[in-house]
Amino acid sequence: MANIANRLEFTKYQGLGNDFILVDNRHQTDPLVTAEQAKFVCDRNFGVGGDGVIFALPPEGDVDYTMRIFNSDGSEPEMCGNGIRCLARFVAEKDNAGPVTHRIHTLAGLIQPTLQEDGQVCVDMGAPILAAPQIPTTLQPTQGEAVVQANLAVEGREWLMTCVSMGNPHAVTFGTADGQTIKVDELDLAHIGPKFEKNAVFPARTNTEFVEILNRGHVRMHVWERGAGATLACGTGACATVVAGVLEGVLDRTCRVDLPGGPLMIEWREADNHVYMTGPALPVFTGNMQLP
Ligand SMILES: N[C@@H](CCC[C@H](N)C(=O)O)C(=O)O
Repeated sequence: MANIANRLEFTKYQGLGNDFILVDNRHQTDPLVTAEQAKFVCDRNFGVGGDGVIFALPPEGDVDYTMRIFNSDGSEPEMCGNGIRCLARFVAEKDNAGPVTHRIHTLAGLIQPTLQEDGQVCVDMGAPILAAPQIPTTLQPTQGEAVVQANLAVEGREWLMTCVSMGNPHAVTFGTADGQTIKVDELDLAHIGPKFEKNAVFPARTNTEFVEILNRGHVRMHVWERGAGATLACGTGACATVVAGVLEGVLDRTCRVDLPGGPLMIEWREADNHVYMTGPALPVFTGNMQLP
């Protein structure tokens, strides 16, 4: 419960350093924080500090509850992989529930995290969307409806982009058309990231994953997120990376993705076409803050 005299009660969580302010909003359908206020709450100097604000809202349809999220720039994405692991633990702890599967409605449809005995959270992230108009991107499809290794000119280089939606849009690159592979430590993300995020070929902007392959089952990935910039991890981005790697024929369906904040295990299961993500979600502190 929250918002006595405009004070917001929250718990801060992080999943591999991707950090969120979580709000138990299950008593009313309107989020207790507006998009404009979310920018202030996420500010690392003037607010709590975080990559986004996430709400547990009343259920819509045959689910346990609904998730909504604002990025730190106030925009509203459809899904957040690290965030939904944090949300499942947050709600389970509020309700004193044990290991259990949650059915959560999101703007990307039904997402189902399972709290495991070992403390990790395994999330059924649903099926990836590959058709260009639904991602959305205006890059021309190269494999059926899918955009796989399409050329995109950014900063004088032709990057090979594979586009995947996990409910939210992702553009994944393993290298450039002249055969240069990505070395994640050499990237100037703050400089090149926005040039992908706001590129005209991505009408809803995009998250961008830069991926260095260690072997077919292990990669390093750095991300520039739509609406949040460089973050320490991106769950939907790790899922999109493995889907893109399989489509390009360079990764196995089960793959470890090392992010700056730590590893995620990803499986794109052939049996049901769903992507499964396993990783941690940890509380940092509980507090309350004055909303502007
Ligand atoms: N960090 C998240 C993704 C959050 C949303 C993203 N910035 C967007 O706008 O699509 C994750 O872990 O998936």
